[in-house]
Amino acid sequence: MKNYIIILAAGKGNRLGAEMAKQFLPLNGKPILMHTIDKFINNLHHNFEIILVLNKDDIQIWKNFCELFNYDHSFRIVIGGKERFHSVKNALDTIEDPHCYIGIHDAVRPFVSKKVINAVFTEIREHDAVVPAVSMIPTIRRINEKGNMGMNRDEFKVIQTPQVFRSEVIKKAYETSYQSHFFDDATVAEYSGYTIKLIEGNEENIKITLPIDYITAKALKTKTPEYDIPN
Ligand SMILES: Nc1ccn([C@@H]2O[C@H](COP(=O)(O)OP(=O)(O)OP(=O)(O)O)[C@@H](O)[C@H]2O)c(=O)n1
Ligand SMILES: C[C@](O)(CO)[C@H](O)COP(=O)(O)O
Repeated sequence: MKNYIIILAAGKGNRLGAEMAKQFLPLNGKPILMHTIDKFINNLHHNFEIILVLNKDDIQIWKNFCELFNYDHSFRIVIGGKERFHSVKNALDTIEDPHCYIGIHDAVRPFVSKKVINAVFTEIREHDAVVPAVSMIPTIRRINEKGNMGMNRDEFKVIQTPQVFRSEVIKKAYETSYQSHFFDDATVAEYSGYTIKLIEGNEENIKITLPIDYITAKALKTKTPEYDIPN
């Protein structure tokens, strides 16, 4: 079956607060978004298609970067929506293939490993929804109106992307309307009654969200295991 990979790059990056959306910031000489797309191009070898979701105001910026870096891959480009949910929905609406696997990945997670990419697209053959996750490292407390309470971190997992679904599952799940507790695609699928299979993610697969994450990303760039990123 064919694999689709939706790369979500229509956010504004408000929490990082840079002059341009964070997916276009440089990392080892080229935009973060290109590193992320290249992870899939270099690690999925047949029968896949990348769908790139961009903010309508960023399309020209992306075209300019492609020209600057002679980046001549062609993708289906979809215009993003107000929330991440709407961006995913817009991309799903363009997939007509009734039986395929659909991976959804944040553009700002350029350090996803080859092992995780292969694992999610292998495991989906046996499940409705497959999501990478890593252990919760910090010590956590739950707060409420009465005070706070220590929690057992072993009962929690930190969720990553790519999140991969059977097409019937994710298309059906996204027929619902947006709700603020839809934190990711797994919560949307779960809301429709589907069970989520967790697999081990890779620790470096951080989401670049805050300025400190960008600093971490610049440090991590030399440690990506699969290949040396060309300058
Ligand atoms: N309407 C949106 C919002 C987010 N995203 C994408 O979803 C991923 C994860 O979202 P997040 O880190 O929250 O990105 P931003 O929305 O850009 O960040 P912020 O919330 O700080 O503005 C990012 O790759 C982002 O580009 C998207 O495609 N469409
Ligand atoms: C989908 C996600 O990356 C899973 O970790 C995350 O939930 C999306 O980003 P946000 O920071 O919650 O907006």
